[in-house]
Amino acid sequence: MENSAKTTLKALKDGPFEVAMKAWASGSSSSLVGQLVSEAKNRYPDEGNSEYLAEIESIKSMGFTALAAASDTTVSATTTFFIAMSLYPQVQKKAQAELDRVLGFGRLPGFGDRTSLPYIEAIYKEVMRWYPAIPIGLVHKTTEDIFYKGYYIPKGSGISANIWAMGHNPAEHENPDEFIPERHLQDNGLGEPELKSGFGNVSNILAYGFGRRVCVGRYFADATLWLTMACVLATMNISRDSINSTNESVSDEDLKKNLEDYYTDCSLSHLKELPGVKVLPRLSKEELEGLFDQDKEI
Ligand code: HEM
Repeated sequence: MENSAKTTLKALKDGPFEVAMKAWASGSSSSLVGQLVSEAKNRYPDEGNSEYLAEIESIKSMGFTALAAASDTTVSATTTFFIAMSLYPQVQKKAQAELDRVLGFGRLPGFGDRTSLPYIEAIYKEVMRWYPAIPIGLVHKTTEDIFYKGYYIPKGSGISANIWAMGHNPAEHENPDEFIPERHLQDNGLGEPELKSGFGNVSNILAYGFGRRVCVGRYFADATLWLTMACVLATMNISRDSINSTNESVSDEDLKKNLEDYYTDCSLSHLKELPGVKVLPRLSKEELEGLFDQDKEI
């Protein structure tokens, strides 16, 4: 068991490292891993040197950690977004109306538009609250005895923060199981929606954890997820047929009620399938090609 875990870990570290080094050597892509290895080579002309080998191991571990921490979490949040849009068509319509009003026709949303799109921001925040990718966070170990609110927590205890419960506390979130982006908005006094907690304020998104070991990739994830959601909503219509992957009929209401059954039951919560979800272009082929050809920085 221990050996097979070691072999798997080694494969997970070596495989992506080799792909990155190959791409770097061929000049086909930039790579932080490739750059760090080449700097290490310059510092240690003898590649048998133990310090050089230790540095290469650290670079591999850094690459592996970033890949492992970034990929499943981002995929989890993205698929949650798709299921939410398929189950709440009125939310999708409202988001698309905001995008159309702000962008006009023929332009994809970019980061420069973010503060003009409060409803899109509210959808992103709601995805992170509704189904956090790591519902009970990562386990931390106490390094000393602690007394907290009458509880004695001995040194060496494992502690998890229940992110799910915090985001589903009915005292703070009315109808917590419902996907309601409006809960993140308030009236700005002029009859327009404004965000309660500001734009791009990742620190108050509980799904990224908190404290000293808060997710280090949160700014990267925040940008990736926001842009994905904004661009998908600008260009696609997400809907669902009431048929799941085994051809059973599952109504929207049943799916909402039993959504948990469609997620994996482990520390990282993943949708096992997107039951009946359909994604179709909002625009014609010509209109879409025009958008992707546009020569603009995002
Ligand atoms: C939906 C996206 C993401 C979510 C929900 C998420 C969530 C989390 C959470 C809950 C933790 C544990 C915090 C704790 O221990 O209290 C964590 C740690 C971490 N995340 Fe993320 N993450 C996401 C994306 C990313 C990305 C894109 C990267 C890298 C590019 C990344 C890198 C890391 C790393 C390296 C740690 C460990 C930090 C440490 O232990 O000091 N994450 N993340």
